[in-house]
Amino acid sequence: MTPFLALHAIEKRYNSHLALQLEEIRFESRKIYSLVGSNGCGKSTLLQIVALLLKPTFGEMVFQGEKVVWKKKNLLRLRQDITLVHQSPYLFSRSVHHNIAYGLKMRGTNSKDQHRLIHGALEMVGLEGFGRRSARELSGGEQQRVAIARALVLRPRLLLLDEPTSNMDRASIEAFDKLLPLLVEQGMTIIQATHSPDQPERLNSTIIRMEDGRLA
Ligand SMILES: Nc1ncnc2c1ncn2[C@@H]1O[C@H](COP(=O)(O)OP(=O)(O)OP(=O)(O)O)[C@@H](O)[C@H]1O
Repeated sequence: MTPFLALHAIEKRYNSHLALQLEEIRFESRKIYSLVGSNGCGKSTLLQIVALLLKPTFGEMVFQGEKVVWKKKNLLRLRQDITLVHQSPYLFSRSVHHNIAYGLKMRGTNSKDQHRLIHGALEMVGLEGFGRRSARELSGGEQQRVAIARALVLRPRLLLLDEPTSNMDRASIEAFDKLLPLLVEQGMTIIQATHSPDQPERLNSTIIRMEDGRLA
């Protein structure tokens, strides 16, 4: 069966530094994957490549049966199905609602649907009633949850999360642990990078261990 996403012989060099060297990784749809490994082992680099934001130096990716061709028009189309939530997300100094609506406006979603989707996403991340708050004035954990809501409204097939719980308190992490399986039920595939020692198992995720840019 064709995997949802496959990486073949991917290498990424930053100048002469070899940051990533992976032989073969296959991801099935509707599953949760956790990338684990120490600082600098290549987790964020891998997420950025999978998000089609960073071109590998060598190698091939096949996403939903289609070989990725690194041409702008092609990438823009494929990126419609993929969203990466960065570890320290950039939020505009506007309201939470404005921040989440941004991507929807870019896609031409009408304002009634924007409101419905934003309301639902804020509820999912436990930030009901935060729409009018100024995004930059929120705590680090709340900002991370706004960034997740911003990703959710776009309903990606592939959701990539770079250390999503790093700023979250215990209650938020518990809510987040319940949210991910719900998203999988709705059809999403999730790949997260995490330093949490127990969360990958709690989520029953497939663990991908990395070491010095390779699979451990
Ligand atoms: N833009 C860049 N230019 C040069 N080197 C980089 C760049 N981005 C990452 N690196 C290097 O590539 C390697 C992998 O970095 P990466 O950020 O992917 O690791 P990571 O596993 O996500 O680390 P962490 O757990 O600290 O977030 C590191 O040695 C890092 O210094």
